[in-house]
Amino acid sequence: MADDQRPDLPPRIGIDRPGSFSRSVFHERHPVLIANLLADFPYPPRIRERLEALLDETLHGAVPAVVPPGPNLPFWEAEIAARAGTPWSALPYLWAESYFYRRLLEAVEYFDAESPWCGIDLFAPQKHAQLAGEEIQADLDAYAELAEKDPDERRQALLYASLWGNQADLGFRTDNDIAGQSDVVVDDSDAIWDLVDGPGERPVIVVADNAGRELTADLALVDAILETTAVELHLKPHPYFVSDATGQDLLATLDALAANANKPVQALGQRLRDAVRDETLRVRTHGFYALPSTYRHLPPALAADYAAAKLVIVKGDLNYRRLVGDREWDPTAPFGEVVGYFPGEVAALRTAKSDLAVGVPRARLTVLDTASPDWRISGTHAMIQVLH
Ligand SMILES: O=P(O)(O)OC[C@H]1O[C@](O)(CO)[C@@H](O)[C@@H]1O
Repeated sequence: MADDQRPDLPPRIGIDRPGSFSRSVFHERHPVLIANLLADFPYPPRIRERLEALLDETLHGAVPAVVPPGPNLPFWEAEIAARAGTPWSALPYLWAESYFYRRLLEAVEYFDAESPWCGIDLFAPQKHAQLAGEEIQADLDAYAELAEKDPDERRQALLYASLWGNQADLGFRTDNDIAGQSDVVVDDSDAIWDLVDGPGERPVIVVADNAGRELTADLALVDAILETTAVELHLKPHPYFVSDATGQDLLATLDALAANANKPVQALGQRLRDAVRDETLRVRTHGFYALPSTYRHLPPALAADYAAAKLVIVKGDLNYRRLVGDREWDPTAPFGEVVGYFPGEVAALRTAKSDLAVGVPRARLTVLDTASPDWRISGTHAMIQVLH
């Protein structure tokens, strides 16, 4: 089982504490999420009933002994054997959320080869709406204007765009207005560029998070890094958390770039398409990216790839939780100490959307907690943290 029982680490974040953010995800966000799915798709009664039963189970029930279908079955068989009968309210947050999304895929028959709903991305309507939206057009207009800038300024602007692109997580929007961008609480940007510009042919690995505005911004950053070194883009193997980027989303994004009226955007799309074709941009996925285990429990092959990379950039809040460990860390605990186990150089880029934070200087923390008490969950504050 994941690193649940480690006495040397702080307690795991749970979903039972009244008033906690993690509890609100289950009690407030998930009902909206299910309602959105029921509105987006003409699901037949059996799927509608399953979705409603799943929601009810997560709020009032326990983990059943049945293993939900899909890839990584041996992993889930072991996990379910250990957790069957546990009330949802007693589950660790990271595990519970990951399992919830696996059960969601089961409910909509995503892995059922005999179902017409097999392989249909349950979040596609929301993703497509964002890809066709006005905000992304504004992002791309801004991208086109960057062509005039000095190269260093340009790539730093693209790093920030990728960072703040994480704010556009569609799951986050189920019950939030779009939050303003406020503050980069920790900014290790220089360390990122030092590592990217470092000697050698080794690739930079970018572990993507959401489709839509975030993936678009990530691809613009990837294109800038490709000027220096090869890149691997790691995507989710299948839909997972709301709006998580898959191979299908990559293709849809490349098409959207190619169809954009801005010439520099079209050129970006073409460069990326060429890079995928000649594998200077390798696109990969791994079953690990859809599991509740943390990066402390990396499959050996992925750990070896990370160790061989110049830098691994992990995007988004969920990846942050998996990297740091979804635990009640002291926010002033040094990032380098907490993620020191990582097999290579790693950078985390996230807007803060869950209770977890590490590496925040104490004086800064005091100001944040006083001036913006919800800074950890509002998505208005961001972090660029590097282990090097
Ligand atoms: O898309 P991101 O940045 O990984 O954020 C996902 C976040 O949204 C939540 O699922 C809450 O809705 C968090 O639990 C999670 O950390």
